[in-house]
Amino acid sequence: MSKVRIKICGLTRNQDVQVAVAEGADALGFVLYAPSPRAVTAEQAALLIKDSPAFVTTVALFVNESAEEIVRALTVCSFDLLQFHGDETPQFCRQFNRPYMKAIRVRSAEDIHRAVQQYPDAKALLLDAYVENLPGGTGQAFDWRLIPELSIPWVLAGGLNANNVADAVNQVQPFAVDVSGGVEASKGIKDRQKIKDFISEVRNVER
Ligand SMILES: O=C(O)c1ccccc1N[C@@H]1O[C@H](COP(=O)(O)O)[C@@H](O)[C@H]1O
Repeated sequence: MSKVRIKICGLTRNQDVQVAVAEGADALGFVLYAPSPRAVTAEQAALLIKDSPAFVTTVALFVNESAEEIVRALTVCSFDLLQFHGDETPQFCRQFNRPYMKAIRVRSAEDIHRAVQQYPDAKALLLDAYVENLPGGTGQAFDWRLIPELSIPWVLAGGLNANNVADAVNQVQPFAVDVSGGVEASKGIKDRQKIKDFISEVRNVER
């Protein structure tokens, strides 16, 4: 099995960024969506990633944000990748000349097939649980059996934690896994041991 990338999302504190990097996370996610309990501003994210090493991808998560605000955020903080978690169209996602990932809240295999057609230039699709009226970060998993064979890289998200991530990776073999709530002590506050356990579960499956 090839290496499964690991993204730790919803980082709000410097010490949590350092732990994620030290434990071997491949990507760090920052929620630029004010209603989220994990929200940070672009200015805060810039401070948080100031000392993050090269070869660790920094990701900005937006939910139906205006183009003007995204452009502003990108002038404040040089994120490597954009994650769109709302109803953004492909035209909207691609206008920033930055690699992007589109999150899909999965209810059926058809949702995923449609997204593959719709977002051909996305670097990856992120598959998350569908929970009515909530864009993401719900801590809910979805039925992984809905995931078809896909021709583009995809990221498994939604309700992952150290207890289920090995099963998930074994069952569906994603390009990457993304976790937020499953490695938290409370919303927005990460737990060192949970991050460590999560990453080691993924790495153990790969052996
Ligand atoms: O984390 C949030 O608060 C959030 C808010 C709005 C959209 C997405 C959000 N988080 C992303 O949701 C998935 C799953 O999170 P969880 O592991 O189930 O808590 C993940 O990609 C988060 O980055």
